[in-house]
Amino acid sequence: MRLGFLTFDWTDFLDIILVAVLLYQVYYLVKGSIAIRVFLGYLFVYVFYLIVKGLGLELLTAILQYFMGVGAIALIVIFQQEIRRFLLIIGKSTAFTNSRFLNSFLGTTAPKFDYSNLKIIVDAARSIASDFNGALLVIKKTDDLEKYTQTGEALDAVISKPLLVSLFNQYSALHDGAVIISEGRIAASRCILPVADGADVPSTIGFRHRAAIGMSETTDAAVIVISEQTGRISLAIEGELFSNIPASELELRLSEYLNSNKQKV
Ligand SMILES: Nc1ncnc2c1ncn2[C@@H]1O[C@H](COP(=O)(O)OP(=O)(O)OP(=O)(O)O)[C@@H](O)[C@H]1O
Repeated sequence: MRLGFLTFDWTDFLDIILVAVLLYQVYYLVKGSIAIRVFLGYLFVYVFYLIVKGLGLELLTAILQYFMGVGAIALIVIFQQEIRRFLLIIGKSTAFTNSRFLNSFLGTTAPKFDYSNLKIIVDAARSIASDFNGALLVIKKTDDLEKYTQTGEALDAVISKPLLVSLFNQYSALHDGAVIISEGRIAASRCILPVADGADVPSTIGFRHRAAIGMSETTDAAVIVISEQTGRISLAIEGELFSNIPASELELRLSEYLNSNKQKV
């Protein structure tokens, strides 16, 4: 197909659509953050470089080319969080990685979560909330949580309501940070979780809740967060915080999520 002096075929259309989708995804990831200015600045220099190159100004082209090369490395450093999120989205959303066959091949199929343990955890959450003690409870799905477990005190204890309640008692030496539950055991307490700092996180949200969102963004774990101030129970799953949910609903949501193989973006 001819369009003025340009010739187009279907691969050019595909190329334009894919570039548009890519640019939109990059824009979506950086919008609202300081990174958008860097992104636009780099885009501006790139367009300028193309014009200079088209005009045949060789010296300026060479300087800009060098600048773009160094700039690309600087961009990777500046955008490391965004790049990570972008790759995670791709990795989690492709039908390929959601396929049952591949999951079982990679060993990432969610093992069935013991229902009695879930009941104990939800019961404990209810009790902690009614005492107005703050809590962060991470429940492993398939992703390895060892890195986070190592930041706290190793426990490797049987899941029990009295233990969970006393761990989050404000007078307990282990009440700070998060408890991680992995493979049907309380793996550790006082663990430090990654904090969500994206522009989409409301500024009114405190650090406990940010840590819950951050952990659920970084891994596929489910995170129960209990507010010390309000006694409200919330649940963070895959970067989304479901606030103030009743204990009965908590149990249902957890069991649905932990026993499903589907990974939502
Ligand atoms: N990155 C983190 N990893 C683990 N625990 C954290 C992290 N950040 C904060 N916390 C926990 O959250 C507590 C502070 O909570 P903060 O009051 O800032 O948050 P909040 O979301 O407003 O919660 P609350 O409603 O309970 O006050 C800390 O004492 C600590 O136990």
